[in-house]
Amino acid sequence: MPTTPFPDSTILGYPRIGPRRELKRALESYWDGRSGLAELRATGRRLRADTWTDLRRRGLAGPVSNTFSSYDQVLDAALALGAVPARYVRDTPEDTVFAAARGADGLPPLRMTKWFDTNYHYLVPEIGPDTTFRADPGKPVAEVREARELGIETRPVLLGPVTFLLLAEAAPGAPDGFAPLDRLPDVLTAYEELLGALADEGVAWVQLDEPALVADRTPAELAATAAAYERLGGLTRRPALFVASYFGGLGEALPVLADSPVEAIGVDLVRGDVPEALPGLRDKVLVAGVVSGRDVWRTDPVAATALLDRVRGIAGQVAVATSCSLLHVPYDLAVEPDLPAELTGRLAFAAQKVDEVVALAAGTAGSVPAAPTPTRPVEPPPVVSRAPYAVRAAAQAARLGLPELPVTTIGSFPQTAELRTTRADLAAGRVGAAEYDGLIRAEIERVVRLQERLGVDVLVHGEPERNDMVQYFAEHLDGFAVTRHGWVQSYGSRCTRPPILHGDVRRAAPITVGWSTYAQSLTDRPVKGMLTGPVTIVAWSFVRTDLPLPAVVHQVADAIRGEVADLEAAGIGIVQVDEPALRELLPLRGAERAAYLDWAVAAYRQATSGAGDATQIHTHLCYSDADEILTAIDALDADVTSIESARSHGRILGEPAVRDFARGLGPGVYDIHSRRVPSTDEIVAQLRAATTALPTGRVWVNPDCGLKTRAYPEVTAALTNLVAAARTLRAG
Ligand code: MET
Ligand SMILES: [Zn+2]
Repeated sequence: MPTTPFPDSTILGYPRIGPRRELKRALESYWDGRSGLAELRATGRRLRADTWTDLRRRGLAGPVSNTFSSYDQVLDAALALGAVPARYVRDTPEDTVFAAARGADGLPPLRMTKWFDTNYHYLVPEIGPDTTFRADPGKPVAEVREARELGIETRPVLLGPVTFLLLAEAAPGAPDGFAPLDRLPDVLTAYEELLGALADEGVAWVQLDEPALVADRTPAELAATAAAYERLGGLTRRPALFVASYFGGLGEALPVLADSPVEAIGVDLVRGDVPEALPGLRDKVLVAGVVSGRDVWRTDPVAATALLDRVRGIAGQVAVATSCSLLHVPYDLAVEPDLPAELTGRLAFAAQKVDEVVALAAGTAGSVPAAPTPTRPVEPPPVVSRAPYAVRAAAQAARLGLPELPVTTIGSFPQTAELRTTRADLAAGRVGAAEYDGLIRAEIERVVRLQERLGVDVLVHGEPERNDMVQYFAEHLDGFAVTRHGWVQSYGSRCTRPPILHGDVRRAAPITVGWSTYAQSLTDRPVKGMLTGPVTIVAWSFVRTDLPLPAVVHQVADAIRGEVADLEAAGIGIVQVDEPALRELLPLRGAERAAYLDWAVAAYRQATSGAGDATQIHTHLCYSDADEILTAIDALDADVTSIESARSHGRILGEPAVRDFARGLGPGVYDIHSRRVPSTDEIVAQLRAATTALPTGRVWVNPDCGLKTRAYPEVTAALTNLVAAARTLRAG
């Protein structure tokens, strides 16, 4: 085993989509057949080389490799273990990855879900009792060699065996009671081969990512972790092992790793506590994550140095690192000339965070300007309640006069190429504000007329003015800044540009009222006002960390409350406040969940509880797994809730908590993630299941989510069938 010391400054990973989203463009061009594999590979090679040379130029002692991915690092791990289901395997690794990630030849893709509590999505590996594992070290070895050609020695990063299996789901047809973790011994054989191949390559250190260890783990899972690292540590032909944890504290998993033969342990000191002193840590390297990989703020050097001093006493050596991969932050602040100087001084993107790690290791970190003192109240007011649901329901029924099983949509209608061009033209000054306004109004009219023609009961204006449901509000509220190039990978080639919430949040003027009242002026049917909820706005932004999240979210909730009041005053009878990110922020540790749900629910109620009895408040959640938080959804006290259900095949309707759900519920009956148009019969069957679980009078008919990613022909066909299905059931 080599004894190369661990570098004193390192990062756990780096963005890979490209500073100008070069990888996105290369991928989409390859998928569309506009370019070949050679071009795609050349783009990847260039991006990796640029990253490594930049890290060297910044003076980082421990650069990493195998953090590049042409789609997703979890899928890459399945490929390196030879465990991608055979139905997806193609001639090249890239085509195998794309088939599994995007589907191919009529095959649906692997399931995709959120990576811990981030907005990144990974592909869920399928592991069964018969899955074969065959190590394929091709990609990590190739990246190590590529960096060496530049004279740069890297530490390859692999997803660790325990996290890989805990994130996997049982393959279809696996017997009841089978868990992917049952396959640990076989997976470890493949890891042994991977480690052997890296040792043969002369690799000194390898990083094994085990973020699953920061969530609650059963004794059996902890025992499996101990066994795994006992076995890998016992190998004679292997690099030194660095097990990285992140997104929280290790808790009970810390002594397990401390007692194992691994040489280095990574701890997240931004989100987790300083680990307890353990005898096993004395001869290990502690890789101290003191520079946050989850936000865009500069690190306070005084606090970080104090943390480093505290951990120095408990470990043999301490290295300075980021708290997790920098995948979750934008590339470089230096390309953002439009941000206010006062704000720029407080920010750090990936490149600046590397500089911070280097400076902290060298003891040369400078000082950071303080965040502004809030000028608005940050103390959330006590939770106020609306009148009891029964009272509201009666007032709303009298006002709205809706039929049984009302049909509605979730808000957005297809974002056509013309709409995107119109917005780009406005930004570039090619169309003026008045012309833009006219074009958006024409689109709203088209969407309203279409819904009337199809027989939809509660209409929407279609959200044509919004690029993104969070960014649109951020652009119209004080206290937020938006970046030019601050893209963060969400999945595959998809990126988002999270706004930065940096000051007091304030709504200077109504934001949506003009569009909603215009839509309402065109029709006698009710038009729903459409707002993004406070929890989702903070979840999908980079928010200030000098104040507690409940204080920050309260200011946002107050702004949304003002907008609800203005919509109401303008005569809008139904207002939907979307909270698709409610589930995403749920803490990884069970013990912290109740407190989170308390403030999240309070923020939602602050935003919506000013509405009068006759104003119907809707909410919308998607991304499945709503069953885990149904009680909290009930506590939101919205009159009507729409949830994703079609994509998860109505699983939610089988939940006992659904029966206790005391308000209107619209389990989605059209999976908008697919091009498929559900037939009327299929929708009728789904609605029958819903009216069995719930009183018919409380069931709504709607798609799983907004329609903005779909095309008009599919949407028109699907909504026609939704209306037909509702009418069939109404007729008895
Ligand atoms: C991700 S949830 C989206 C809700 C939004 N109102 C839409 O329809 O697009
Ligand atoms: Zn949605």
